[in-house]
Amino acid sequence: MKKITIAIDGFSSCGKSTMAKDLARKIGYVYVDTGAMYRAVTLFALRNRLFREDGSVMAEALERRMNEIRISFKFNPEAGRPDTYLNGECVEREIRGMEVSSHVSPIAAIPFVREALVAQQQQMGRDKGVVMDGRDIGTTVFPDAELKIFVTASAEVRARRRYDELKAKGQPADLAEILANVQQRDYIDTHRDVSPLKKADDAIELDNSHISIDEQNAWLMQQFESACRQ
Ligand SMILES: Nc1ncnc2c1ncn2[C@@H]1O[C@H](COP(=O)(O)OP(=O)(O)OP(=O)(O)O)[C@@H](O)[C@H]1O
Ligand SMILES: Nc1ccn([C@@H]2O[C@H](COP(=O)(O)O)[C@@H](O)[C@H]2O)c(=O)n1
Repeated sequence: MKKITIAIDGFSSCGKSTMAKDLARKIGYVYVDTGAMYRAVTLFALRNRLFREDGSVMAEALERRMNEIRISFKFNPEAGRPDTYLNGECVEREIRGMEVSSHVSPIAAIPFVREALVAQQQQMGRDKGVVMDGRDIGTTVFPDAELKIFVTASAEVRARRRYDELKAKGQPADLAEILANVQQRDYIDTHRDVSPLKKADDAIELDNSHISIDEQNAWLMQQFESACRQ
């Protein structure tokens, strides 16, 4: 069967990767978590002290060092998803923590960062057969994707899900802090100049505030089957 490109965009913590990963596994496509790439650049900047006290980025210094950043993915069979590597080191756990989450959106708003990561993402999806999730996949990375999904849910629902996930993993979590982070990232992501988060005109919208993971996975599979018939 002819392979297609599937773009899944939406707000932070709304379930994009949960549904993207499940579909990719079932249909044998490659899954790419583009948020992990912005998170890896953020971790590099944190480790190299490229943030000022006020949280702004030392953009010129980061630009000079972009060629020191190599991001790769390796499938982790236990987790059932690819782990993210920064310069050969698995950073999967570190990039999901609150420190990276609270610094990532200013990094993702920098034009040269987006240019570099978008080029890598386009390369990863050049042969199609890819399910890619992020904020600008259907608008900028693959504007010609055959299937585009835009996922939404209320900020309160998304924060609660992330809180439950961290608690289940035995990690420290503060619901108010998570909600504030989700709202702050939504604001920066939708208001930046370059590739702001927005629904592509031809994307299908899913509000999953009140549907289960199984229901959304089944819904996505139907959308995939329908896109393949066209
Ligand atoms: N329909 C749903 N009902 C309940 N929980 C859900 C649903 N979809 C996803 N979740 C849970 O919500 C949390 C966030 O999901 P996920 O990590 O897939 O979001 P995301 O959009 O990829 O987040 P990010 O923007 O950080 O990459 C996870 O704990 C996941 O299990
Ligand atoms: N295509 C993308 C993907 C992500 N971002 C930015 O990275 C942050 C982290 O992404 P998660 O999917 O892991 O939540 C996100 O808040 C965006 O700032 C992006 O700009 N474009």
